[in-house]
Amino acid sequence: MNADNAHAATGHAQATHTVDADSAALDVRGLSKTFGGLRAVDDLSFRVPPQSIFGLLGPNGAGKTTVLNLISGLIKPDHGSITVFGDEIAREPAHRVARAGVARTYQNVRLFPALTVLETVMTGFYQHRQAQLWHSVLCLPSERRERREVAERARELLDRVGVTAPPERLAEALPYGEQRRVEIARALATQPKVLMLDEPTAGMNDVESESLGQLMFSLREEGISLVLIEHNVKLVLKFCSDAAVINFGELIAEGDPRACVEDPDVQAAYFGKQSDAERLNTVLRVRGDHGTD
Ligand SMILES: Nc1ncnc2c1ncn2[C@@H]1O[C@H](COP(=O)(O)OP(=O)(O)OP(=O)(O)O)[C@@H](O)[C@H]1O
Repeated sequence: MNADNAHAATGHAQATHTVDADSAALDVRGLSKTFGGLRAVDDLSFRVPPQSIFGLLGPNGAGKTTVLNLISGLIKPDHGSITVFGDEIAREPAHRVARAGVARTYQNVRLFPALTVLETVMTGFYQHRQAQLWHSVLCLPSERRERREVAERARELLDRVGVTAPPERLAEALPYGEQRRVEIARALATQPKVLMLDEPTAGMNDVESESLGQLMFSLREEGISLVLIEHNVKLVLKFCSDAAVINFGELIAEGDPRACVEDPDVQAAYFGKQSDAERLNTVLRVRGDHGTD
């Protein structure tokens, strides 16, 4: 990743969004969502401090992705409030939530078929633009110039997130880990105040995961608040400043990430699921490892 491009790539974001340091980046209060008879999210409250890297943890099926879907406006809550730097977004459609400064990636990568890597990231820059359709149709010089500039910024973002594939390749043809980085670049192109990453290191090796962690650090330095769903507990302990753990849609711990992982209720939630044996072992290893490598 090219740190020199950091401010060039997202500097515009800082110019267009004013971040109020006193408000929570995200404040979730009394959030509930049922699917049929299943309470996927149950009276959930947590606060993501500004400029934090916030880990949202919990065993399989705990409700983490549902929380992200509720925040990003993909589904509507039954009850509760969600504010972004003080602005209520709980019942807003996804495009308004995006306009409020919330961007995300998906557990199962969602890229447009038939778009190249570069075009995929460029769509992020165009997301909030009031399209002047006739400019595009007539292919006016101003339109061509803007397109060149957006392409240049998209290349900078790709460089920054560590995509090495040629920008002209179809994004869907890339290896999975690389697709995840393209998706992050597209999310950054929307110039977010809050960036939510759903299992971003799935399909990445240790070196790539570490590199992603360093990227999160540098984004936080620029004022972006991050919410991270991540099963790699070691990564959470190294890179997250704050955490919340949910189980059956309810909050069971919140605060310092290490204290959360060592909390007896959290241990019980992970221990209680045979299918989470692998994750449990990771937790146990971390308990014996008080370093931060
Ligand atoms: N659209 C839906 N319809 C019905 N049930 C759903 C829907 N989405 C999620 N669920 C259920 O809600 C619960 C929470 O699911 P969710 O995907 O949010 O958990 P998760 O913590 O993200 O799990 P994982 O770590 O395995 O991704 C699960 O029981 C799931 O089956």
